[in-house]
Amino acid sequence: MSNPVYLALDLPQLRDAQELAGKVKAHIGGIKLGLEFFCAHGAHGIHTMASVGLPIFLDLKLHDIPNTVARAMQAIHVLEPAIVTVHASGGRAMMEDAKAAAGEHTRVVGVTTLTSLDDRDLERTGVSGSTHDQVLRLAELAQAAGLDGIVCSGQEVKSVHDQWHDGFFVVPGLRPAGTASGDQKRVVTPRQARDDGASVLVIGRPISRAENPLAAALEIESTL
Ligand SMILES: O=c1ccn([C@@H]2O[C@H](COP(=O)(O)O)[C@@H](O)[C@H]2O)c(=O)[nH]1
Repeated sequence: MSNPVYLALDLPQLRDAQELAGKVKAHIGGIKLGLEFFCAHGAHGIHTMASVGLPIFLDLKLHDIPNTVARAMQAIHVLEPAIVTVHASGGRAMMEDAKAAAGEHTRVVGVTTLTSLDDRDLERTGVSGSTHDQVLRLAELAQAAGLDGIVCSGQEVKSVHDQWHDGFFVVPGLRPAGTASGDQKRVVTPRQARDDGASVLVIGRPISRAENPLAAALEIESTL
C-alpha cells in the first residue's frame, strides 16, 4: 500500500520547502502545495517541487463562475498535478466544468466544509444544520457533478465513505495524539482518519513545524 500522507508545504521560502521535502520524502506519499505557495512561487515553484519526485497536490480551492474555474483548470494542465481542489459550494455546474477541463490524470476533489470551522462558525455563515450534515450534502452534490471525491475532516469521512463507496477522500485537520490543534477545529489522528476511509492524509505543521521533521514523519508513518 502506498503512503497516504501528503505533506502540506505552507512555507514562504522555496528553498525551505525543497529542503524539507528532500528530508522526509522517503516517509510521505506526496506534496501538497496551497494558495500561499502558488501565489509566492507560481508555476516555477511547482516545477521545482515536482523534481523531488513525488505526486503534487495543488490545493488551490478554486471558487468562481464555471467558465473562470474551467479556464483556470486548463491553465494548470501543464503542471500535471495528481490532485486539484475546487470549492463544492461553487455549485454543480462549476464542478462539472472543472472536471471536464482537468487533465485525465488529475483527480478533482471538492472542498466541503473547512476543517477550521465548527457548527457555530458554520451557522454564522448562514448555513443551517451541522458541519456533518453540510459535508454530506456537498459530498452528494460533488458526486452528482462527477468529481473524483471530496475534502472533509476525519470526523465525517466514515459517513461520507458509507454513502460514496468508491470516492476519493482527502482529509486534513490531522493531529497525532498530544499535538496542538492550532486553528483546526474538527481534528482526528492520522490513524483514525485512515481507519475510517481516508484516501489521502494531509499533514502540515505536525511535521513542518516539528523540532525534528524527519522524526515526526517517521513517527506518523509508524502509526498507520
Ligand atoms: O478543510 C481544509 C482544507 C484544506 N486544508 C489545508 O490542509 C493543510 C493542513 O495543515 P496543518 O498544518 O496540518 O493544519 C493546510 O495547508 C490547509 O490549507 C485544511 O487544513 N482544511
